Amino acid sequence: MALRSMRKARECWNFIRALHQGPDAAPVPQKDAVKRIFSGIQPTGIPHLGNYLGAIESWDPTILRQSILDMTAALLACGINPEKSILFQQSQVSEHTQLSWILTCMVRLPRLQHLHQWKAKTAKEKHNGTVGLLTYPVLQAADILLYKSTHVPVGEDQVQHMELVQDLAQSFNKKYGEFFPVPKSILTSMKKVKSLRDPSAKMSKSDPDKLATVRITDSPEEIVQKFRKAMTDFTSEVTYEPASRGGVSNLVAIHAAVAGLPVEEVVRRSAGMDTARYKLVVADAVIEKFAPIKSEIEKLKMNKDHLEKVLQVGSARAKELAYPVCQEVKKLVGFL
Ligand SMILES: Nc1ncnc2c1ncn2[C@@H]1O[C@H](COP(=O)(O)OC(=O)[C@@H](N)Cc2c[nH]c3ccccc23)[C@@H](O)[C@H]1O
Repeated sequence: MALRSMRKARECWNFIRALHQGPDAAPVPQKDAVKRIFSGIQPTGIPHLGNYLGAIESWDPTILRQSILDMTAALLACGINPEKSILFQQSQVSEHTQLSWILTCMVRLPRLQHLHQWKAKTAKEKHNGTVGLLTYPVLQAADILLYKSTHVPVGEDQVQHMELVQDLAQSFNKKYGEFFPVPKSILTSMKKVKSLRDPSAKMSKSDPDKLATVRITDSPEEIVQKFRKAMTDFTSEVTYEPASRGGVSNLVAIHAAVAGLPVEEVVRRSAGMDTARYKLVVADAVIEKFAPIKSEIEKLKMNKDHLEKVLQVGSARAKELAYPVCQEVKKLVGFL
């Protein structure tokens, strides 16, 4: 079982999506011919705006088990279709940790110690981070490479981890012959949704300031309250100037993304409005976007058997893809 020994017990939650081919097709994507898209999210809470638009503090196992099902419900409600994508629980596919060990032997300690997330998280934990936390990005590399993924949709905070994945794929190929595609990150225009309370920081599930993060299951009242309290500046006009007006620009970017409009159009439509009123307009747009997702989550959560079945089927399909790749890797390195 891949238990992610980060500050909280984190099992990683992954879904993979094979485009232009069914999961039964050849698992080795040809250069530029086939895209295989892979991504992941930790089931440590309800996804927030950042996760949506753009992922062991002695966690009780019962809570973790429940969070896994809640995250499944949330991902399905957000539109992940298990007929098209393979939605699965990483810890059900043991090949992830097997490949991770092989990759761990190919990376030098300082490479991991210099990663921003390790530095930031371990600083918060008074430099008492576990080895699991340190090697977590290698497990993430195994998640991606195990499916010979070509594209990985992530937020900006994962770019450095993606560089490690690319380096590991290249080093492996150099040593054992061309085997892994070098996967590319897919960054959307919302690659970094900022905290509503501090536009210099990213919106994060673990932010201690509850007003900083909008969860997709928040009630309309909570959403209004969070946007009302969002940090802006002393200029009342609505403009998009991310470098000098981070707060209001974050609101404009969120508004444009949830309304499916270009930023310029959103700014044009808010001409003459002051930021106080504009915050309520953005809150309304977010409420409208999340309403159907929220009700779908509630519906799905009532059917635990269905959620468990989706995961069971997904994990079996993922295993079918992972097993032969892992066997090939073992042959290449001499384990078999
Ligand atoms: N404020 C934000 N703005 C924009 N995007 C954001 C914001 N906050 C989070 N994200 C993105 O959401 C995804 C899931 O976040 P996690 O922290 O669970 O994400 C994580 O902790 C990963 N280690 C999970 C993982 C494990 N294996 C993988 C393989 C491929 C891709 C991802 C993974 C991520 O894409 C993250 O970049």
